[in-house]
Amino acid sequence: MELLKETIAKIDSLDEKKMDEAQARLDSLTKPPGSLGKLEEIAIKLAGITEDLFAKVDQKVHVVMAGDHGVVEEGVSTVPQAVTTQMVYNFLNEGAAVNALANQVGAEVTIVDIGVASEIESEKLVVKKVKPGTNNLAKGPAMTKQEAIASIEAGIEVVQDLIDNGANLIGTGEMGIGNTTPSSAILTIMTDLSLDETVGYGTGINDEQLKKKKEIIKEALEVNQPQEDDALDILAKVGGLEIGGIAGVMLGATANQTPVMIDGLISGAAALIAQKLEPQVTNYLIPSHKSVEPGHIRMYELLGLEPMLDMDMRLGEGTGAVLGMNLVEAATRIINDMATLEEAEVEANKAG
Ligand SMILES: O=C(O)c1ccc[n+]([C@@H]2O[C@H](COP(=O)([O-])O)[C@@H](O)[C@H]2O)c1
Ligand SMILES: Cc1cc2nc[nH]c2cc1C
Repeated sequence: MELLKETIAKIDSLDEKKMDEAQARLDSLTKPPGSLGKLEEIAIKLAGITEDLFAKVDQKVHVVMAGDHGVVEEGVSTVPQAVTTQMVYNFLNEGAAVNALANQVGAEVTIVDIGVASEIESEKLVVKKVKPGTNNLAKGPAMTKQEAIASIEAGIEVVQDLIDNGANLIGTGEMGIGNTTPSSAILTIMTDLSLDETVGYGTGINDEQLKKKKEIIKEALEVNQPQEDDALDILAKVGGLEIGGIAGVMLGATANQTPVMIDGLISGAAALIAQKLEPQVTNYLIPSHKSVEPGHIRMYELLGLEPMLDMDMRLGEGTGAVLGMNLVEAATRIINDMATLEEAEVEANKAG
């Protein structure tokens, strides 16, 4: 608990002065004020986060947190639990969608085993296993409060190491068969939304399975009685070791004044947990895409953020987050590379 407390204590508000300076610089560039829309908003936000008007995102690192879910035994997913392990090997062999998209934007990929059910042997894997999968949340708590804290602290340690090695933009992603169930459960607990609004098809279940998935979440809430104002209680009761891990990455990045990308439904659920632990965290989060999952846009509303992209994606892994890194880099290029109106005038006068 100490590391979590220390991390939260380090979190500060954005640098408003630097944001005003960024606004003034953007308004002085060779374009009508505000004409680059959300790119300008990102540039201003980056200045506030990093306290640097000319922030760069030239060391992008994407973190994929992998974990398994006891609730899979209820038939809430299309594929068996073993697919989590298979995909971890695929990430390590650079064959997954997130590897392809991360390569395109020049991001390194770090794979973390925070709770995969099997033992995976690889020098490339960061092993922070809290336990080999959560318990079935429909039958009782997914994990203990200590395990929930350990998952968050593992995420804090992972991101601290990356930032100490120079990372200046962090992506968040995950792999965990069954993990849309805890993610939708977290959103349901934190809102008055109906299960029709919070629960979706995940990997592609049919209508009958969707009905079952909603019943399982309803059962989980009745059995566990999570305290809606207590993020650690919510995380422990309905779980997601990778959700805790990502929340830790978000808190740790925030404490280090480093921007961090949100991905889809699961990363969104982690952001809600992090926000409940420390509301300032949302200032450091950069939205990416809107997932097909119905609950995702509701999460953005709770976070006070708007997705930049709507690509009909629902893969996870952080594919939306790495895609969004392209736009963050674009924002830094605007503020770093464009000429001011004054500079352009001088050049024009010289020429003729
Ligand atoms: O990111 C999303 O919005 C998203 C939406 C649907 C599915 N996923 C991915 O699919 C897996 C979870 O789906 P499910 O049906 O097993 O709960 C998990 O590995 C996620 O990465 C991810
Ligand atoms: C193949 C496959 C890849 C994934 N990546 C994230 N979730 C996934 C689920 C499946 C089934």
